[in-house]
Amino acid sequence: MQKLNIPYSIQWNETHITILNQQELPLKTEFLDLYTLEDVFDSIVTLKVRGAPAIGITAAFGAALAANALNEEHFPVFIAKVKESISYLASSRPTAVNLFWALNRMESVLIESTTVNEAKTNLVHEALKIFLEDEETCRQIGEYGLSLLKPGSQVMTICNAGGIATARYGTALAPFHLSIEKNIPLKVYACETRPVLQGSRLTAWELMQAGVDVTLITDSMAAHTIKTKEINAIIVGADRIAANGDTANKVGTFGLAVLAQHFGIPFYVAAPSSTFDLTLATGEIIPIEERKEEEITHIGNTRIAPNDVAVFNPAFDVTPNELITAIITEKGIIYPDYEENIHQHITL
Ligand SMILES: CSC[C@H]1O[C@H](OP(=O)(O)O)[C@H](O)[C@@H]1O
Repeated sequence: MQKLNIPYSIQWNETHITILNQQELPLKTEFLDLYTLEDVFDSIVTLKVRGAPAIGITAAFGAALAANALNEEHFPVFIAKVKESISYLASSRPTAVNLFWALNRMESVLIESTTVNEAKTNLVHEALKIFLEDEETCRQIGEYGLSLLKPGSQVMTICNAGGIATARYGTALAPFHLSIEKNIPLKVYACETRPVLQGSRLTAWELMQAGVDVTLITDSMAAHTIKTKEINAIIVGADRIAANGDTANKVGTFGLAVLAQHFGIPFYVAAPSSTFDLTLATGEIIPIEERKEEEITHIGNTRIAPNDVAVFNPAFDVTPNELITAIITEKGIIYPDYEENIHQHITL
């Protein structure tokens, strides 16, 4: 496979944001320049940029871009207009709490500023801080995740919680990127992740680029693969983790957690502290995004289902905390009792 030295999947360029267009991978490596608030909103809604941390980072840069574009000298009016832009970006996708966490940081910086020019500068600096913090956060998640995986382990994952879903390294995939740096043998089995195929299009591509031993399977092969290939563990990302550890992640994750319990193997969630939503006592009330039916009825432009068939297309599901062996963050590893240990861990 041709190895491309991909820089970051998101880059700030003062007048625009450059993103790796994840909808075109793996067949085309295309970078897009986002100049307007609408460009940024569209890139998130259409999954050109996706993955909880990456969504937050891109939205933060989008807020800074929108503020820079305003020719408004009256500060109270400027604040009101930037807040409108932030609300607009917040409406792009409902499940990943990182989007709202990042935008809340931007709004805090906005209202703490005293002039238009100071606010514009501070917003760019805050967005860059969010980006740079995420890179170090993901590396730490990789270190803690790696500590749980014996050399030679065979690990299953779903969707893409990789470097392109974050500033760098990823969350669930961070241990595998670090395993290459540290020359630790690990093998990944990646579920293709219907309907948008983040596993086949993105995780297989990203891990092959990094030199990680990866095998692609369909989602329906997970149980048979765990049994016949003697999978040692499952590790997944997250989009929102409730105060009791219930975790929203790509649809199909819940099923893998049930399989992990059935086969008696550990099921790990890897996520930064910014993915926890302590305002939610349980995962029952995590908003689950439902996406357009064409994602299921078509592959590309080819229809694969009858016209007018009824479709249910939830993009996420919620794994109950009792199925989760441990949650890996940049601060360490959280074990049950999650209600008690999450609050202590996150507010460290
Ligand atoms: C590192 S978080 C990645 C997380 O986001 C993905 O969802 P989507 O591709 O729809 O943005 C999936 O749930 C991953 O686990």
